[in-house]
Amino acid sequence: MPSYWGPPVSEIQIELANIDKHYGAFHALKNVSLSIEKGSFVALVGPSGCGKSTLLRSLAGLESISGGTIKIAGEVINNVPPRKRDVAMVFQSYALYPHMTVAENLTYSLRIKGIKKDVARRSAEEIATTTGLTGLLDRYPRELSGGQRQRVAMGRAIIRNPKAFLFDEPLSNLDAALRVHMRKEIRALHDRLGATSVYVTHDQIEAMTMADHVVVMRDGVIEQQGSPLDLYDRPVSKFVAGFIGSPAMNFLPGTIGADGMSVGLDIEGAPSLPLGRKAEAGQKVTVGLRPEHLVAADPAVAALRLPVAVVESTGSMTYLTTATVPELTVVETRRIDAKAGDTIGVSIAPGHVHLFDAVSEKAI
Ligand SMILES: Nc1ncnc2c1ncn2[C@@H]1O[C@H](COP(=O)(O)OP(=O)(O)OP(=O)(O)O)[C@@H](O)[C@H]1O
Repeated sequence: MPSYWGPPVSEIQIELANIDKHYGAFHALKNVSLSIEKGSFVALVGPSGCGKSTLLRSLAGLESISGGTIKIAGEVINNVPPRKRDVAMVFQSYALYPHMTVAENLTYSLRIKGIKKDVARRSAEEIATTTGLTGLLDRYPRELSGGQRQRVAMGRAIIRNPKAFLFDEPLSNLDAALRVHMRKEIRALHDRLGATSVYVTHDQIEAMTMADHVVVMRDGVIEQQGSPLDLYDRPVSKFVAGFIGSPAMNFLPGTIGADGMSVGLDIEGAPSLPLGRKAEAGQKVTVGLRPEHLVAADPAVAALRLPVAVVESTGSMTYLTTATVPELTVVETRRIDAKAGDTIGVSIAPGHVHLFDAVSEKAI
């Protein structure tokens, strides 16, 4: 229904409700519920084995579910076979037919529907323009680069005009530079087509840079979902805090001070950090500090003086790893004249202290 006041009312394109999946005795998806808005780009991310591919494959119909309901465009599709679900999968392996040309690969789905050859060819030409494959229509997959093959796989999905695009780690086979390029290309295509996309990746940078909405999975459940920066700034648990962000957040043991307004790091000589809010006095916590919130400073005035174990410079950034237990990572955009064995001063940016309960690991 159109909204005449305020922002447009969002429309749910995909709805997963209470999805359970058992592989024999193994419980791979545990009561997972997720709503995906029409036109959004949603990334499912998490470590190996968390269930993200199982969730995507359940949506595509490639995996049967043990319980729950899947709706696409308002229709329950639990018992609809994969080819009738009107979703298009794009795989890491491209899954192109090697004996068919690019044009034949692109138009396969049209030709099995009986669409005439010249009409199909015109569609292939249009898709080639959209996906940057112009001039390559008569080549075979073996005559293409990895990036071009991935574009054919994308084109083959686009030509079907599906209700949703489902991506399963589509860029894993490409080298680092091409991956960075292709993620922009996929996102731009998504925007141009006004598509709804669900994208599985184990790479949190890919998820953060491509998606509007990131779903972090762990052991078959959704640990947290939200916008990329929401997850980065307000992780609900130590797990999400450690998973999102590169280099990863530093974790240190600490204890909330007697006033409840500060936290002491359980490190000799370390100062108390002001919290700017009240916590439970004496509570044992894990303190989370992002590497960019640790700032190299003059050792005479810095909060911490730490021995350096490793210095890595990329030109634009310097990564310092300390010789402490646990080790800390400091990221500097300034050029730093430090080498292994030196002692550096480190200040902690105020207002950027994350706290997690030491036992439950939930954010405080
Ligand atoms: N056919 C199967 N039979 C038994 N267990 C399975 C089967 N497929 C997947 N699993 C198990 O279910 C869990 C989730 O698998 P899934 O492939 O969804 O993980 P994932 O998060 O996509 O991991 P990865 O990034 O490694 O692909 C894993 O522990 C896996 O071993």
